[in-house]
Amino acid sequence: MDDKRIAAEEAVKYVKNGMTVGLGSGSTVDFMLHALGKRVQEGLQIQGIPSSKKTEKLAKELGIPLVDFSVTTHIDLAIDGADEIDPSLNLIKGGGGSLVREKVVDACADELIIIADSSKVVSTLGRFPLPVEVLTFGFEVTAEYIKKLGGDPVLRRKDGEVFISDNRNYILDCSFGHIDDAARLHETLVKLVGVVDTGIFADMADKVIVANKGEIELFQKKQE
Ligand SMILES: O=C(CO)[C@H](O)[C@H](O)COP(=O)(O)O
Repeated sequence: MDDKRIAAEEAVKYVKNGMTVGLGSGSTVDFMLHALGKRVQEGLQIQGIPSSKKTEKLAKELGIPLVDFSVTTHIDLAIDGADEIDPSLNLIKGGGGSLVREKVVDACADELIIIADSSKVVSTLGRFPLPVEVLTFGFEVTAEYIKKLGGDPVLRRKDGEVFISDNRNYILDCSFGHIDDAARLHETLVKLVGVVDTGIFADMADKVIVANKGEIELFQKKQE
């Protein structure tokens, strides 16, 4: 079976009756939604808060009850994917372009579980170009600033068209090479004019479930 699916199905075991569940985005999360939808059909009572329009659509098709932040701002558990995961469980996310909403959903969860196959585990972040969501207005200016920081920004395109996020913004994919201090890079980037947020999720994940050739590996945040 696909390792993404194996990790996703393992994570769904952590969902309990009555929970409000943050629903991440991406192909690994899609497997999770199918497994969660099955449990809902079997009687599990939960409500989900989706982190993208794509996730919202699939969750609805699978019969997962949804709420939004006008109903509750408390999330018991969020389950999301990642593009890179380092040994301290810092992440790069946003390969699917949903990083801003994912960060809002993941940040207000009591617990964040990341699901991935083993290809996402790296010793240092940065092989995957860092997605940075920026305002369309003056994005060229923002790109210049990112260039000065050594980021080599590329305006994301999909199917030949400039990619537009769910928030009607652009994504700049920025290759910084190896990122030694992810939190610091994020802090620097979010201060630039036009930057909405970055795909660095530093110190947010509580658990990472990785499937490697069918075997589950569980990584947990170190307690301070
Ligand atoms: O951050 C994300 C979307 O913005 C995804 O979680 C990330 O890109 C992983 O995707 P996949 O599960 O398809 O490999």
